[in-house]
Amino acid sequence: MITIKNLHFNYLRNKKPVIDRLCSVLLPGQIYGLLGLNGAGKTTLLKLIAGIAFPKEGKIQVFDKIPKERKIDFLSDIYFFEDEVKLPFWSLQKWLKIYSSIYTSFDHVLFDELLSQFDVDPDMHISNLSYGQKKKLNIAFGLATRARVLLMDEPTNGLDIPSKSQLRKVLAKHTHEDAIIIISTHQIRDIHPLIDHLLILKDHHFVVDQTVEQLSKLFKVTATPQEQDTVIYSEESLYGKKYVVKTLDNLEENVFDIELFFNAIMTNPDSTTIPDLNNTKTYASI
Ligand SMILES: Nc1ncnc2c1ncn2[C@@H]1O[C@H](COP(=O)(O)OP(=O)(O)OP(=O)(O)O)[C@@H](O)[C@H]1O
Repeated sequence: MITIKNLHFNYLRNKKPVIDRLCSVLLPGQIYGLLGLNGAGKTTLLKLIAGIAFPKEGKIQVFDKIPKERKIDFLSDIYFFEDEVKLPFWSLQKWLKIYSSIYTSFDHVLFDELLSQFDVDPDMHISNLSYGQKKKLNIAFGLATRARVLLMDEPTNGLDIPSKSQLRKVLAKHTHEDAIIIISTHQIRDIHPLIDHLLILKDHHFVVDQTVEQLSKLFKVTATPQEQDTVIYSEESLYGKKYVVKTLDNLEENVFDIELFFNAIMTNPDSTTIPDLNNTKTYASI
C-alpha cells in the first residue's frame, strides 16, 4: 500500500507549490493511470514516491517504508521507469550483471524472455541501441526486478505500434496481486484497457481519484444524450459528436472513455462532483 498524507512539495528555486495538500491511498493489485496537463507535477510526484525528491511537508509511506530514508530494502522493491532512459555506455551484459545485483528477487529468466519478446539482442552494446530499444530494455529490466512498486513515466513514448501492444500484454501478464503500478502518460489510449484506477492531478492535488469501474457507473459517452442526461462535455470526432454525460443510475457500467473524461475535467471544471461510491474518501469537487 502507498499512503500519501497532506503532501506538499516545491522546488528550491521556485516557491510556488508543485504538489499541495495531496492525499491518497494506493492499493496493491491495481494499475493506476496518472494524468495531468504538462507541468501538473506527475513526474515530481513519481520522484517523491521513489525517494528521489523529498516532501517539504506531509508524509509518504510505501508499504512500511519511508522513501526519503532510501533504505536498501525499499530501493530493491521499487523501480522508476523514467521517460528519458539514462543508461551507461556499457555492454548490455555488464550493465545487467551490475544493476541486477541490487534487486534481490531479480528474475533472469523473465528478463531474457521479455528481451526476446521485444526483439532486443542481449549481446548488443547499450550505446548501439536506438531510443525505442533502450526503452524496451529498461521495461524488461524493470519488470524482471519483481519490485512491488513500478512507477512508469510515459512508458509508450518512442515505442513502435507492435511494441505498444507487446507492452500491454507483458504488463497484463507480469503484474501480480501485491504489485502497485502507476503509469503517468499523455498517451492514455495506448494503455486504457490496463487501467484500474484513475488519478487526475490538477491544481497541485488529485481532483479525480476513483476506480475506472466506479467512474463508468457515473459517466458515459454517448452520441445521443437523453433529455434527463447532464452533458458535461462534447467533442467533434470523425464519427460525429460525442458527449460525456453524468448518468442517473449508478448501477450499470457504461462505455467509458478516459481521454474524453479527462478533457471534460480539464475544460469543464465546475460541472462535476464525483461521489465516492465506496465511501472511502471525501467527495472530490471539481
Ligand atoms: N528540477 C526542477 N527545478 C525547478 N522546477 C522544476 C524542476 N522540475 C520540474 N519543475 C517544475 O515543476 C512543475 C512540475 O513538473 P513535472 O515535470 O513534475 O510535471 P509533469 O506533470 O510531469 O509535466 P509533463 O507532462 O510536461 O512531463 C513544472 O512547473 C516544472 O517547471
